[in-house]
Amino acid sequence: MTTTLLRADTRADLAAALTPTRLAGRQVAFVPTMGALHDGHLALMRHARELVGPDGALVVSIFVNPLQFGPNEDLDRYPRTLDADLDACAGAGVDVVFTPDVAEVYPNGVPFASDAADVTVDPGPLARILEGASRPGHFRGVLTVVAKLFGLVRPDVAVFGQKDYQQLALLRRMAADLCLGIEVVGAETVREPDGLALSSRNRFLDADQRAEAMVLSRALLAAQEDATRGAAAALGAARAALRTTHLVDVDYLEITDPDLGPTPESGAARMLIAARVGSTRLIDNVALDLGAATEGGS
Ligand SMILES: Nc1ncnc2c1ncn2[C@@H]1O[C@H](COP(=O)(O)OP(=O)(O)OP(=O)(O)O)[C@@H](O)[C@H]1O
Ligand SMILES: CC(C)(CO)[C@@H](O)C(=O)[O-]
Ligand code: BAL
Repeated sequence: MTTTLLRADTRADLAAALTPTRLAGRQVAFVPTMGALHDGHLALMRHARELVGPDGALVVSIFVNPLQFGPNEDLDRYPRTLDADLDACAGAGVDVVFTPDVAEVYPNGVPFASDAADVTVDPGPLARILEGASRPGHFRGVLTVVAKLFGLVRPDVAVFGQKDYQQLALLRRMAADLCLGIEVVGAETVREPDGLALSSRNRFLDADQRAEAMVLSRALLAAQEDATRGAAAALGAARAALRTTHLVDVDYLEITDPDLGPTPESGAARMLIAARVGSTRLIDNVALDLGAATEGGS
Protein backbone atom coordinates (compact mmCIF):
# COMPACT_ATOMS: atom_id res chain seq x y z
CA MET A 1 0.00 0.00 0.00
CA THR A 2 1.07 3.62 -0.32
CA THR A 3 3.03 5.39 2.40
CA THR A 4 1.30 8.72 1.76
CA LEU A 5 -1.95 9.47 3.53
CA LEU A 6 -4.87 9.75 1.12
CA ARG A 7 -7.80 11.82 2.33
CA ALA A 8 -11.29 11.10 1.01
CA ASP A 9 -14.23 13.39 1.82
CA THR A 10 -16.76 11.67 -0.41
CA ARG A 11 -17.95 8.13 -1.06
CA ALA A 12 -16.59 8.39 -4.60
CA ASP A 13 -13.16 9.53 -3.41
CA LEU A 14 -13.08 6.72 -0.88
CA ALA A 15 -13.94 4.14 -3.53
CA ALA A 16 -11.22 5.56 -5.80
CA ALA A 17 -8.65 5.57 -2.97
CA LEU A 18 -9.41 1.93 -2.19
CA THR A 19 -9.55 0.65 -5.77
CA PRO A 20 -5.82 -0.26 -6.03
CA THR A 21 -6.09 -2.10 -2.71
CA ARG A 22 -9.11 -4.10 -3.86
CA LEU A 23 -7.57 -4.87 -7.25
CA ALA A 24 -4.43 -6.17 -5.53
CA GLY A 25 -6.56 -8.29 -3.16
CA ARG A 26 -4.97 -6.70 -0.09
CA GLN A 27 -6.52 -7.02 3.36
CA VAL A 28 -8.26 -3.92 4.68
CA ALA A 29 -8.25 -2.98 8.37
CA PHE A 30 -10.61 -0.25 9.54
CA VAL A 31 -10.63 2.00 12.61
CA PRO A 32 -13.79 4.15 12.88
CA THR A 33 -13.45 7.25 15.10
CA MET A 34 -15.12 10.53 15.86
CA GLY A 35 -11.78 12.35 15.67
CA ALA A 36 -10.04 14.45 18.35
CA LEU A 37 -7.51 11.65 18.17
CA HIS A 38 -5.45 10.63 21.19
CA ASP A 39 -3.10 7.78 22.10
CA GLY A 40 -6.04 5.39 22.55
CA HIS A 41 -6.96 5.86 18.90
CA LEU A 42 -3.31 5.49 17.88
CA ALA A 43 -3.15 2.18 19.75
CA LEU A 44 -6.17 0.97 17.73
CA MET A 45 -4.37 1.96 14.54
CA ARG A 46 -1.22 0.06 15.57
CA HIS A 47 -3.32 -2.97 16.41
CA ALA A 48 -5.12 -2.74 13.08
CA ARG A 49 -1.83 -2.43 11.21
CA GLU A 50 -0.48 -5.54 12.97
CA LEU A 51 -3.58 -7.46 11.90
CA VAL A 52 -3.13 -6.78 8.18
CA GLY A 53 0.66 -6.33 8.06
CA PRO A 54 2.66 -3.85 5.99
CA ASP A 55 1.02 -4.95 2.73
CA GLY A 56 -2.51 -4.41 3.99
CA ALA A 57 -4.44 -1.14 3.88
CA LEU A 58 -5.24 0.79 7.04
CA VAL A 59 -8.35 2.96 6.79
CA VAL A 60 -9.50 5.40 9.49
CA SER A 61 -12.76 7.33 9.46
CA ILE A 62 -13.32 10.60 11.27
CA PHE A 63 -17.00 11.43 11.57
CA VAL A 64 -18.98 12.92 14.45
CA ASN A 65 -22.21 11.02 13.99
CA PRO A 66 -25.26 13.13 14.90
CA LEU A 67 -27.53 10.07 14.99
CA GLN A 68 -25.86 8.67 18.14
CA PHE A 69 -26.32 11.87 20.17
CA GLY A 70 -29.51 12.57 22.14
CA PRO A 71 -31.18 15.99 21.91
CA ASN A 72 -29.62 17.21 25.19
CA GLU A 73 -26.18 15.71 24.64
CA ASP A 74 -22.88 17.27 23.63
CA LEU A 75 -22.97 17.02 19.81
CA ASP A 76 -22.34 20.74 19.36
CA ARG A 77 -19.39 20.93 21.71
CA TYR A 78 -17.86 17.57 20.71
CA PRO A 79 -14.17 18.37 19.98
CA ARG A 80 -13.22 18.73 16.32
CA THR A 81 -9.46 18.89 15.63
CA LEU A 82 -9.21 17.81 12.01
CA ASP A 83 -5.77 19.26 11.11
CA ALA A 84 -4.09 17.63 14.11
CA ASP A 85 -6.02 14.41 13.39
CA LEU A 86 -4.73 14.28 9.82
CA ASP A 87 -1.16 14.74 11.08
CA ALA A 88 -1.70 11.97 13.63
CA CYS A 89 -3.05 9.63 10.92
CA ALA A 90 -0.08 10.37 8.67
CA GLY A 91 2.31 9.69 11.57
CA ALA A 92 0.54 6.43 12.36
CA GLY A 93 0.98 5.08 8.84
CA VAL A 94 -2.70 5.29 7.91
CA ASP A 95 -3.25 4.77 4.20
CA VAL A 96 -6.69 6.31 3.74
CA VAL A 97 -8.61 8.66 6.03
CA PHE A 98 -12.32 9.07 5.31
CA THR A 99 -13.64 12.46 6.47
CA PRO A 100 -17.20 12.74 5.18
CA ASP A 101 -19.62 15.50 6.16
CA VAL A 102 -23.10 14.75 7.48
CA ALA A 103 -24.76 15.00 4.05
CA GLU A 104 -22.30 12.50 2.59
CA VAL A 105 -23.21 9.92 5.22
CA TYR A 106 -26.93 10.80 5.43
CA PRO A 107 -27.90 12.14 1.98
CA ASN A 108 -31.61 11.96 2.88
CA GLY A 109 -31.08 13.75 6.19
CA VAL A 110 -30.21 12.26 9.58
CA PRO A 111 -32.95 9.71 10.40
CA PHE A 112 -33.48 10.87 14.00
CA ALA A 113 -37.10 9.73 14.30
CA SER A 114 -37.60 5.98 14.65
CA ASP A 115 -40.21 6.16 11.84
CA ALA A 116 -37.85 8.06 9.47
CA ALA A 117 -37.88 6.83 5.88
CA ASP A 118 -34.28 5.55 5.89
CA VAL A 119 -33.48 2.07 7.16
CA THR A 120 -31.62 2.09 10.48
CA VAL A 121 -30.20 -0.75 12.57
CA ASP A 122 -32.29 -2.02 15.51
CA PRO A 123 -29.65 -2.99 18.09
CA GLY A 124 -31.96 -5.28 20.12
CA PRO A 125 -32.23 -5.74 23.89
CA LEU A 126 -28.51 -5.43 24.68
CA ALA A 127 -28.85 -1.75 23.74
CA ARG A 128 -31.46 -1.09 26.42
CA ILE A 129 -29.20 -1.54 29.45
CA LEU A 130 -26.27 0.50 30.84
CA GLU A 131 -25.31 3.12 28.20
CA GLY A 132 -28.48 2.39 26.26
CA ALA A 133 -30.67 3.04 29.31
CA SER A 134 -28.93 6.38 29.92
CA ARG A 135 -28.71 7.33 26.24
CA PRO A 136 -31.88 6.13 24.49
CA GLY A 137 -31.32 5.73 20.75
CA HIS A 138 -27.53 5.93 21.13
CA PHE A 139 -26.77 2.42 19.91
CA ARG A 140 -29.24 2.64 17.04
CA GLY A 141 -27.13 5.59 15.93
CA VAL A 142 -23.81 3.83 16.48
CA LEU A 143 -24.81 0.61 14.72
CA THR A 144 -26.42 2.46 11.83
CA VAL A 145 -23.38 4.61 11.11
CA VAL A 146 -20.93 1.73 11.54
CA ALA A 147 -23.03 -0.43 9.19
CA LYS A 148 -22.88 2.36 6.62
CA LEU A 149 -19.13 2.82 7.11
CA PHE A 150 -18.62 -0.94 6.84
CA GLY A 151 -20.54 -0.87 3.56
CA LEU A 152 -18.41 1.95 2.21
CA VAL A 153 -15.02 0.66 3.38
CA ARG A 154 -15.78 -3.09 3.15
CA PRO A 155 -12.98 -4.02 5.57
CA ASP A 156 -11.82 -7.51 6.45
CA VAL A 157 -11.29 -6.50 10.05
CA ALA A 158 -12.38 -3.54 12.19
CA VAL A 159 -10.80 -2.52 15.50
CA PHE A 160 -12.68 -0.85 18.37
CA GLY A 161 -11.68 0.03 21.93
CA GLN A 162 -12.73 -1.94 24.99
CA LYS A 163 -13.25 1.40 26.72
CA ASP A 164 -16.62 1.47 24.94
CA TYR A 165 -17.29 -2.10 26.06
CA GLN A 166 -21.02 -2.23 25.35
CA GLN A 167 -20.48 -0.64 21.94
CA LEU A 168 -17.86 -3.30 21.15
CA ALA A 169 -20.22 -6.08 22.26
CA LEU A 170 -23.05 -4.71 20.11
CA LEU A 171 -20.82 -4.26 17.07
CA ARG A 172 -19.66 -7.87 17.42
CA ARG A 173 -23.31 -8.93 17.60
CA MET A 174 -24.19 -6.82 14.56
CA ALA A 175 -21.36 -8.30 12.48
CA ALA A 176 -22.36 -11.84 13.51
CA ASP A 177 -26.16 -11.50 13.44
CA LEU A 178 -26.23 -9.65 10.10
CA CYS A 179 -23.60 -12.01 8.63
CA LEU A 180 -21.39 -9.12 7.56
CA GLY A 181 -18.25 -11.23 7.19
CA ILE A 182 -16.18 -8.62 9.03
CA GLU A 183 -14.05 -9.57 12.02
CA VAL A 184 -14.63 -7.16 14.91
CA VAL A 185 -11.58 -6.94 17.19
CA GLY A 186 -11.40 -5.29 20.61
CA ALA A 187 -8.27 -3.47 21.84
CA GLU A 188 -7.18 -2.75 25.42
CA THR A 189 -8.04 0.58 27.03
CA VAL A 190 -5.15 3.05 27.04
CA ARG A 191 -4.88 5.01 30.30
CA GLU A 192 -3.15 8.09 31.70
CA PRO A 193 -0.41 7.33 34.25
CA ASP A 194 -2.92 7.85 37.11
CA GLY A 195 -5.35 5.37 35.55
CA LEU A 196 -7.87 7.69 33.86
CA ALA A 197 -8.96 6.17 30.55
CA LEU A 198 -8.03 8.39 27.62
CA SER A 199 -11.11 10.00 26.09
CA SER A 200 -11.69 12.86 23.70
CA ARG A 201 -13.96 14.35 26.35
CA ASN A 202 -11.21 14.52 29.02
CA ARG A 203 -10.20 17.90 27.60
CA PHE A 204 -13.42 19.36 29.03
CA LEU A 205 -12.31 18.67 32.62
CA ASP A 206 -10.90 21.59 34.58
CA ALA A 207 -7.91 20.99 36.87
CA ASP A 208 -9.98 19.98 39.93
CA GLN A 209 -12.28 17.76 37.88
CA ARG A 210 -9.30 16.16 36.15
CA ALA A 211 -7.70 15.38 39.50
CA GLU A 212 -10.91 13.76 40.76
CA ALA A 213 -11.77 11.93 37.54
CA MET A 214 -9.16 9.28 38.29
CA VAL A 215 -11.50 8.01 41.01
CA LEU A 216 -13.40 6.11 38.27
CA SER A 217 -10.41 3.91 37.47
CA ARG A 218 -9.42 3.79 41.15
CA ALA A 219 -12.87 2.40 41.96
CA LEU A 220 -12.54 -0.23 39.23
CA LEU A 221 -9.09 -1.18 40.49
CA ALA A 222 -10.40 -1.47 44.07
CA ALA A 223 -13.13 -3.77 42.75
CA GLN A 224 -10.57 -5.91 40.94
CA GLU A 225 -8.58 -6.26 44.15
CA ASP A 226 -11.63 -7.30 46.22
CA ALA A 227 -13.19 -9.48 43.52
CA THR A 228 -11.80 -12.66 45.06
CA ARG A 229 -14.37 -12.14 47.86
CA GLY A 230 -17.27 -12.03 45.40
CA ALA A 231 -19.39 -9.51 43.49
CA ALA A 232 -20.89 -7.76 46.52
CA ALA A 233 -17.41 -7.17 47.97
CA ALA A 234 -16.18 -5.83 44.63
CA LEU A 235 -19.14 -3.44 44.38
CA GLY A 236 -18.58 -2.35 47.97
CA ALA A 237 -14.92 -1.58 47.31
CA ALA A 238 -15.74 0.47 44.21
CA ARG A 239 -18.49 2.40 46.00
CA ALA A 240 -16.16 3.18 48.90
CA ALA A 241 -13.60 4.63 46.47
CA LEU A 242 -16.29 6.71 44.79
CA ARG A 243 -17.45 8.14 48.12
CA THR A 244 -14.07 9.88 48.52
CA THR A 245 -15.12 12.68 46.13
CA HIS A 246 -18.22 14.84 45.69
CA LEU A 247 -17.20 15.95 42.19
CA VAL A 248 -18.09 12.62 40.57
CA ASP A 249 -21.79 11.86 40.09
CA VAL A 250 -22.24 8.16 39.26
CA ASP A 251 -24.79 7.29 36.59
CA TYR A 252 -24.34 3.51 36.89
CA LEU A 253 -21.89 1.07 38.44
CA GLU A 254 -22.67 -2.54 37.58
CA ILE A 255 -21.13 -5.99 37.40
CA THR A 256 -22.21 -8.16 34.48
CA ASP A 257 -20.91 -11.30 32.90
CA PRO A 258 -18.40 -10.72 30.05
CA ASP A 259 -21.30 -10.68 27.54
CA LEU A 260 -23.18 -8.07 29.60
CA GLY A 261 -25.60 -10.64 31.02
CA PRO A 262 -26.53 -10.90 34.74
CA THR A 263 -23.82 -10.88 37.42
CA PRO A 264 -22.27 -14.35 37.57
CA GLU A 265 -21.81 -16.19 40.88
CA SER A 266 -18.08 -16.46 40.25
CA GLY A 267 -15.48 -16.41 37.50
CA ALA A 268 -15.06 -13.96 34.64
CA ALA A 269 -17.12 -10.76 34.90
CA ARG A 270 -17.04 -7.11 33.89
CA MET A 271 -17.51 -3.99 35.97
CA LEU A 272 -18.78 -0.95 34.07
CA ILE A 273 -19.13 2.61 35.25
CA ALA A 274 -20.51 5.86 33.84
CA ALA A 275 -20.26 9.10 35.76
CA ARG A 276 -20.54 12.83 35.31
CA VAL A 277 -17.63 14.99 36.35
CA GLY A 278 -19.12 18.46 36.12
CA SER A 279 -20.91 18.48 32.78
CA THR A 280 -18.60 15.85 31.26
CA ARG A 281 -19.85 12.26 31.11
CA LEU A 282 -17.12 9.60 31.27
CA ILE A 283 -17.27 5.80 31.00
CA ASP A 284 -14.84 3.03 31.91
CA ASN A 285 -14.81 -0.71 32.62
CA VAL A 286 -12.49 -3.55 33.63
CA ALA A 287 -12.46 -7.32 33.73
CA LEU A 288 -13.10 -8.95 37.12
CA ASP A 289 -12.29 -12.45 38.24
CA LEU A 290 -14.94 -13.13 40.88
CA GLY A 291 -14.28 -15.54 43.67
CA ALA A 292 -17.27 -17.21 45.32
CA ALA A 293 -18.85 -14.84 47.85
CA THR A 294 -17.72 -15.32 51.45
CA GLU A 295 -19.88 -14.56 54.47
CA GLY A 296 -19.64 -10.87 55.36
CA GLY A 297 -18.05 -10.23 51.97
CA SER A 298 -20.36 -7.38 51.08
N1 LIG B 1 -8.60 5.11 25.99
C1 LIG B 1 -8.88 4.37 24.93
N2 LIG B 1 -8.20 3.24 24.70
C2 LIG B 1 -8.48 2.46 23.61
N3 LIG B 1 -9.43 2.76 22.71
C3 LIG B 1 -10.14 3.88 22.91
C4 LIG B 1 -9.90 4.74 24.02
N4 LIG B 1 -10.76 5.78 23.93
C5 LIG B 1 -11.50 5.58 22.84
N5 LIG B 1 -11.14 4.44 22.22
C6 LIG B 1 -11.76 3.85 21.04
O1 LIG B 1 -11.59 4.70 19.93
C7 LIG B 1 -12.66 4.50 19.02
C8 LIG B 1 -13.22 5.82 18.66
O2 LIG B 1 -13.77 6.39 19.83
P1 LIG B 1 -14.11 7.92 19.96
O3 LIG B 1 -13.65 8.63 18.75
O4 LIG B 1 -15.50 8.09 20.43
O5 LIG B 1 -13.11 8.38 21.11
P2 LIG B 1 -13.35 8.59 22.61
O6 LIG B 1 -12.10 9.07 23.22
O7 LIG B 1 -14.04 7.37 23.14
O8 LIG B 1 -14.30 9.80 22.67
P3 LIG B 1 -15.46 10.01 23.65
O9 LIG B 1 -15.40 9.01 24.75
O10 LIG B 1 -15.27 11.38 24.13
O11 LIG B 1 -16.62 9.82 22.74
C9 LIG B 1 -13.68 3.61 19.75
O12 LIG B 1 -13.52 2.28 19.29
C10 LIG B 1 -13.26 3.74 21.18
O13 LIG B 1 -13.61 2.61 21.97
C1 LIG C 1 -17.81 3.72 16.63
C2 LIG C 1 -18.05 5.21 16.42
C3 LIG C 1 -16.94 5.81 15.57
C4 LIG C 1 -19.37 5.38 15.64
O1 LIG C 1 -19.67 6.71 15.45
C5 LIG C 1 -18.16 5.95 17.76
O2 LIG C 1 -19.24 5.49 18.50
C6 LIG C 1 -16.89 5.93 18.54
O3 LIG C 1 -16.05 6.74 18.23
O4 LIG C 1 -16.76 5.12 19.48
N1 BAL D 1 -17.18 6.59 22.06
C1 BAL D 1 -18.63 6.68 22.04
C2 BAL D 1 -19.06 7.84 21.30
C3 BAL D 1 -20.12 8.62 22.00
O1 BAL D 1 -19.99 8.88 23.21
O2 BAL D 1 -21.10 9.00 21.37
